[in-house]
Amino acid sequence: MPTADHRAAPGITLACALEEWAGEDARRRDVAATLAALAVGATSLARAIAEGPLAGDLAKTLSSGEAGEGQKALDIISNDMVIDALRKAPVAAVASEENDAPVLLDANAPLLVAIDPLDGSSNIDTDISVGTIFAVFPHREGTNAAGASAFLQNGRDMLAAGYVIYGPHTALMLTVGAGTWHFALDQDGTFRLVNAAARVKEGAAEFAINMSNYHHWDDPIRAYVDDCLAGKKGPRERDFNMRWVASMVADAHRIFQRGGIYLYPGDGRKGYANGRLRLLYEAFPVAFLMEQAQGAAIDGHGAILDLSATGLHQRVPFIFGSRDEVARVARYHLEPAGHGERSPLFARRGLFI
Ligand SMILES: O=P(O)(O)OC[C@H]1O[C@](O)(COP(=O)(O)O)[C@@H](O)[C@@H]1O
Ligand SMILES: [Mg+2]
Ligand SMILES: [Mg+2]
Repeated sequence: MPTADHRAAPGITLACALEEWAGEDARRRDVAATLAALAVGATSLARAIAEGPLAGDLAKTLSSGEAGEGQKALDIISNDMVIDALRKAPVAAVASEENDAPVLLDANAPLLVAIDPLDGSSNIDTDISVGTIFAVFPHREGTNAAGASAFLQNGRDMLAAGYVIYGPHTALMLTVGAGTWHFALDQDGTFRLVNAAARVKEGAAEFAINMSNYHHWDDPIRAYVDDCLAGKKGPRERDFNMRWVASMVADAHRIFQRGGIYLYPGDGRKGYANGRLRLLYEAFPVAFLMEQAQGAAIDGHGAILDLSATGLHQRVPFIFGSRDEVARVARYHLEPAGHGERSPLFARRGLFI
C-alpha cells in the first residue's frame, strides 16, 4: 500500500501502487484491476479531450435534458470509452449518468461501478477542466446487477472511489480507504504518484457556489454566504474569496490543493429541491476522497457517506471541503436565523464530526 513514505520517492506508477496495496488479497486484486481499467479509459479520454475541436464537435448537443443537463457528443464518447475499458475488469454492471438503467457487463462479476463519465459538460467548448468521477461497490450475491437495486447501497459500502481531472495536466485522485492518493499522468500515458497522503487543510477563506442562485437558496445557505461576503467587518472577521468553475472536479481539485468549501445546496428552482449533484456517482465518490483526506462532506445536516442511495440518479444537496467550514455550514442548518449577531452555537465547532 502506498504510505506517506512514498512522498519521499514520488513517481511510483499507479500499477505498482495498486499491486502493493492489493498483495494476494482476492477482493483487493479485483478492485485494483477495476481501477487499472478505469485509468486506461481515462487515459484514452484525456487524449481525445486534449485534441479539442480537432477530435470533432465534442460540445455538440445531442439531446436536451432537465436542469441544462442535455447530452453532449463528448458525454457519449466518454461513456463509451469508460464502459469499454471496464469490460476487461471484474465488473458486473455500470451505473452511468448517461444511461437510465445499469449497463450489464458480466452478471456474475464481483464489483459494480457507478460513474459520471464526464463532469462539467457545460465547459467542453470553453477549454476549461472537465473530469470523470467513479465509485466502486461490491456486487452482493443474489442481487441482480442489471437492476437499480443492486446499486442502492450505503456510502460506507464503497470499496474505492476517485476522479480524473482533464486540465492543463491530467490528474487522478484515488482512495481505496487508505488515505487519498494523488497521481498525475506523464507524457507516456502512465499515472505516477504525486502524494500518497493528500490533506484538505483548514483555515481557508475561499468558497465555491453558483451565486446566481442566491435568491433561490434557503436561509442557512444565505446566512453562511452573507457572513462570508461581509468579510472583515462581518462575524467571520476576515475577507473571503469566491471561485466557481462549474466543473465539480475542478472545484474539488482546488480544494485538495488549498482548502475551502464547495456548496451545491437544494434551492427553490423547479427540479432543484435536492440541488444538482447526483449521490451515487458524484457526491459519494467525492465525499469518500474528502473524508480520507481529513476533509468533510455533508448534505447540510449529516455526512454524505452515511446516506443510503434510494435511486440510481438521485440528487443530493452537496457541501464538501475543509472540515472547519463544512462543520460551520452544518451549524447554520441547525440555527439559520441570527444573521449578524451569531449565537454561541456558531462559535463552536464539530457538532456533526
Ligand atoms: O450549471 P451550474 O449551476 O453552474 O452547475 C455546475 C455543476 O454541475 C455539474 O456540472 C454537474 O456535472 P455534469 O456536467 O456531469 O452534469 C458540476 O460539475 C458543477 O459543479
Ligand atoms: Mg457531473
Ligand atoms: Mg456528467
